[in-house]
Amino acid sequence: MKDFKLYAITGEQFHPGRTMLEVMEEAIQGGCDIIQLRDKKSPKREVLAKAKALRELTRRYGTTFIVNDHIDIALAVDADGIHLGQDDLPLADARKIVGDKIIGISTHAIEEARQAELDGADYIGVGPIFPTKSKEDVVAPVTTAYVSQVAAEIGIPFVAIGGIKLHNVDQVLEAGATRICAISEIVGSPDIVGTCKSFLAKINASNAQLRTRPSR
Ligand SMILES: Cc1ncc(COP(=O)(O)OP(=O)(O)O)c(N)n1
Ligand SMILES: Cc1nc(C(=O)O)sc1CCOP(=O)(O)O
Ligand SMILES: [Mg+2]
Repeated sequence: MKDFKLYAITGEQFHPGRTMLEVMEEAIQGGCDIIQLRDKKSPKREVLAKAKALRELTRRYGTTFIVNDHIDIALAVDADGIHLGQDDLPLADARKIVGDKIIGISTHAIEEARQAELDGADYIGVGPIFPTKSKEDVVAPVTTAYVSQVAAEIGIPFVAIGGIKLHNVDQVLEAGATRICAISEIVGSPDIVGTCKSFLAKINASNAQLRTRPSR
């Protein structure tokens, strides 16, 4: 998969009065290089319609497009990939269906990260780093200690997620993350482009420092 730095997930509850498409277009204009459609509430036909619209938008900008949970919708709109959690379809079965599309797997402990890497995940989610109100059945925060563990041990790309804001992202980067994912801080921002650019400035500065830092 193409490498990425800033991953934005839809969260329509955070931008009342604004359409999901205009918000996600601003996230792309701010520099997000992956967009995920996550809609846990709408009827499937509505999710499909949103996926079609986001596919069209992301294609126009050349941005990677991932669908959360729904493999059939990902295939129907020719998304670049899917994101699956620990309770979703197992990776090996999903791989049989989606072929070489991107498969991302949520992990909350190093054993899950190791398993996802062994099973052939293209990337893993690492979280929730901090408390979050964006996910209902969320597990307890894994803290930045889990980021450091994954950075030291796991070879596939990982993205940190969960409660990450501009005011606390430095801790996550300092722990070894090189890619950041957020819902509320991005889509709920009054200045989405500015927020994304600020995230990217911090990620780029930290990644540049990582490249020059002697190995720890
Ligand atoms: C990038 C990324 N990481 C983690 C998740 C969470 O996925 P999951 O555990 O399946 O939970 P839901 O998002 O389906 O509620 C994600 N969506 N994206
Ligand atoms: C969808 C999701 N998955 C998580 C995980 O840890 O797997 S945390 C999370 C919610 C992230 O939203 P926010 O940036 O608003 O905290
Ligand atoms: Mg899921």
